[in-house]
Amino acid sequence: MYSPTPGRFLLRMRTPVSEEFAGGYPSDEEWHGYISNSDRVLLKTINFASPNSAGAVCIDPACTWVEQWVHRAGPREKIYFKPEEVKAAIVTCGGLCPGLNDVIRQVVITLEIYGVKSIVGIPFGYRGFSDSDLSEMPLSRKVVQNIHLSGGSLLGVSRGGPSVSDIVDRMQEKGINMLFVLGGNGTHAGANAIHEECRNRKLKVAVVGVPKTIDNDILLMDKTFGFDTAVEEAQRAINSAYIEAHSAYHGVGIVKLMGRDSGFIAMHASLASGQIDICLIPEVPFELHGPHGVLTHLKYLIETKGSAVVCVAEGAGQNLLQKTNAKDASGNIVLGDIGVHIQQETKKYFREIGVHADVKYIDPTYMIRACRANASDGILCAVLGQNAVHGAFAGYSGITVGICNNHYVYFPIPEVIAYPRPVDPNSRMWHRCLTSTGQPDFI
Ligand SMILES: Nc1ncnc2c1ncn2[C@@H]1O[C@H](COP(=O)(O)OP(=O)(O)OP(=O)(O)O)[C@@H](O)[C@H]1O
Ligand SMILES: O=P(O)(O)OC[C@H]1O[C@](O)(CO)[C@@H](O)[C@@H]1O
Ligand SMILES: [Mg+2]
Repeated sequence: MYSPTPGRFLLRMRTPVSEEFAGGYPSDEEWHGYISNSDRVLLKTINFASPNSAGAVCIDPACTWVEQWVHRAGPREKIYFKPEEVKAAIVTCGGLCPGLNDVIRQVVITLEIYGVKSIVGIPFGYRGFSDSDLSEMPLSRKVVQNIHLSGGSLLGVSRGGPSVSDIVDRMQEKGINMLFVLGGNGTHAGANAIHEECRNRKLKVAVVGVPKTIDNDILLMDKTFGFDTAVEEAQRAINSAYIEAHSAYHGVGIVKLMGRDSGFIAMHASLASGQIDICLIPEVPFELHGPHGVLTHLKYLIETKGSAVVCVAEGAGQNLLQKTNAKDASGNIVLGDIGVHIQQETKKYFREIGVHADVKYIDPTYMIRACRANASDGILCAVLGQNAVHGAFAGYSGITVGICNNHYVYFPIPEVIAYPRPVDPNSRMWHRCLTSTGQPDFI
């Protein structure tokens, strides 16, 4: 629809003062290092022999192999925006996540290398588009240079906010033609709706997402940024629970970790720690009471090894709690507190059977996400932030960046948010977790 111009993202640079290469390297070099629009990354890499193989996802009983590809991310030789005509905006929505500042920083730095002069941050999520007392924040390399050294978001975050049509109205008023949206499932649903609305209004706007969630619940990706850091932070809580339980007579440690719909944090934190005896996640139903229940197994553990540690994801066992019907500003269901419930039921159970138990409960809540990204997330954020900008200049909109089979790719947003990505109870990783904890089925 729009005619492309040669890319201005210089893969090799000289200091501008060097007269010889004042305009960068000569463009007729054979090596250029750009990504071809035809480069593809394989979505699924395992050819499953049958649906019975662990973690198999098959389209038919014969598990016929179908190649599925996604576009490779990175800088293109031809770009679809003139940098001097770009006004880029960045917005961070939903809950906090380690690495938000790292991504903001890389988006700004990369935009500047393309030659974009007008870069702003929208304060406090989508809300920043509508609240008249919130003004956009000018961003530059100088402003963002050190922001990755602390957690949180330089721009602030929020849930809820204005309608999509109001957001696009404000974007038109402000002349924003590139929007970088950092958020989870909800934020991406919003980003895709903004993209559609811009298309309906025939606006030349690129809307590009960067999936942000410690829960790791975005489909098709190896992992989302912040997840590794959250798992690492969770180790402190688990280790404390272990030490408390291990040092007490008949000690029981219980740790609740975030994970609204998916148990990835609980599963990985349990596996990483090697200190968990029982891991409970939303995807795997369990009973507390009865001969196969969690409490019977806790009694067995107390009798056989003297102490036990339980790790439970916040979304687990919601069927055991009373529903409240309450919702947050974004429409997410407010969950019942499964951690407190297990703590109370454990105390009651051991009291009733006349066995001493010293129950200690730890809920690190926001401590696992209100922290600075670790080194591995720092790198992931850097690559995703840079690729988001390359994607916008390549002329994509309604896409999000991600890592797939260790390669960086662009996904169409609807494909990755169709539903929250769950832990597959038939996957090798869940089986590995069960091998590590040694827990039985609780149903
Ligand atoms: N279906 C939707 N359409 C348009 N906007 C949405 C939709 N769902 C959520 N949003 C908006 O996206 C923003 C963030 O949503 P939400 O609070 O669910 O966080 P999230 O992006 O899912 O991140 P987290 O992983 O922290 O929950 C909110 O401002 C909300 O109004
Ligand atoms: O209290 P807040 O900010 O709504 O965030 C809590 C939610 O954020 C998440 O970590 C997702 O980012 C969920 O696991 C959790 O339910
Ligand atoms: Mg969400």
